[in-house]
Amino acid sequence: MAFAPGLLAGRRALVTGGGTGLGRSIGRRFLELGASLAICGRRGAVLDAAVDAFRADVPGAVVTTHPCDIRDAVAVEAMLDDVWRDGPADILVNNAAANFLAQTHRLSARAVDAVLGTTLHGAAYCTVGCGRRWIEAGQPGVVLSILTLSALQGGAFTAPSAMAKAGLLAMTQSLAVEWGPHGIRLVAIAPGTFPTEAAVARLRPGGVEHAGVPLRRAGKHEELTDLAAFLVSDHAGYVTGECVVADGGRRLLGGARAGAQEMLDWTDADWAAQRARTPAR
Ligand SMILES: CCC/C=C/C(=O)SCCNC(=O)CCNC(=O)[C@H](O)C(C)(C)COP(=O)([O-])OP(=O)([O-])OC[C@H]1O[C@@H](n2cnc3c(N)ncnc32)[C@H](O)[C@@H]1OP(=O)([O-])[O-]
Ligand SMILES: NC(=O)C1=CN([C@@H]2O[C@H](COP(=O)(O)OP(=O)(O)OC[C@H]3O[C@@H](n4cnc5c(N)ncnc54)[C@H](OP(=O)(O)O)[C@@H]3O)[C@@H](O)[C@H]2O)C=CC1
Repeated sequence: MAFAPGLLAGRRALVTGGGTGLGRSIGRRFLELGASLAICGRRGAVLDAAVDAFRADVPGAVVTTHPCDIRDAVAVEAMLDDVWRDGPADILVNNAAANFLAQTHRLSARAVDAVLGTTLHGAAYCTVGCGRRWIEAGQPGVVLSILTLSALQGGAFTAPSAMAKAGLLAMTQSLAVEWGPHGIRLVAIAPGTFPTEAAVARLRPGGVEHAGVPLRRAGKHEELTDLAAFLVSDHAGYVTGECVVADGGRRLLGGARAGAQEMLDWTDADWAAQRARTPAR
């Protein structure tokens, strides 16, 4: 999809989890299209490395970094104050998330909280904090939340993630109505598989396979980032409360997470091996 180079000129986007993976790809695309960028994540060094790469790829890129654990509501407020000090953001991308494969009946309360705390509560804190600032200032804004297919159809062996992402879909639909009169749009994307280091290491024990995908391949990052750019741009100015699925047709061909059928028959030893090979963060 070819966009005018200045599609997002004059806009400022906050991308949570913008130092790695899809968040980093979305941030880079927004910079290429003329936006300025604020990125947050827990690891300052990861954010700094992303900024170096952005500046190498996009000459003149304006990016600020804001280390923050979005599970902490007080830290999120401080992070948003910090972002706003350089001028208001007018786009929020709820991209940061936590997820791992596990048998749900074996999850500890802390394990459930680790996923819900980041994926649902963290995104809610960021959204409410941005929305309040936009409404108080009388300015419009856009919230784009990155969901997963499991928000729409459940996700065996990633139940807390599915619950959290379904909650974000409900947030998108609820606030599209409540905040519509303020000129604030909320939109979402439910991606299928877009290979990232984290998704492959955590969620694809058998590697990325395309058996369940009618288009017979994984998504390319640019296919997600161009969709994201379109949805936050004025070209989608009358779209709100919607979730766009970008999954190569997987949902319509059974849709279950890759490997879920095999996982139904995994032994305790298989689960222990999966746990051992899941990165700590
Ligand atoms: C295909 C679908 C598409 C979706 C893609 C994505 O979402 S990609 C995005 C994916 N990207 C990411 O996920 C990146 C961010 N993810 C992370 O930082 C970590 O994975 C985190 C979510 C565990 C949080 O880390 P943290 O330092 O805050 O937490 P901690 O280490 O202190 O653990 C807290 C509790 O969780 C427990 N526990 C941990 N692992 C497992 C497991 N495999 N199994 C079972 N339980 C597990 C651990 O034992 C502890 O409970 P305990 O023993 O005290 O009762
Ligand atoms: N890749 C894929 O195939 C798919 C991805 N998605 C979604 O896309 C998004 C990005 O995933 P992906 O790029 O693959 O994975 P990553 O793990 O690379 O991205 C997650 C990002 O969130 C940050 N993060 C995690 N926990 C916190 C926290 N508590 N506070 C602040 N930041 C945090 C991480 O940085 P740090 O660790 O430094 O905090 C990291 O930058 C997620 O919402 C995921 O659910 C959905 C479907 C498929």
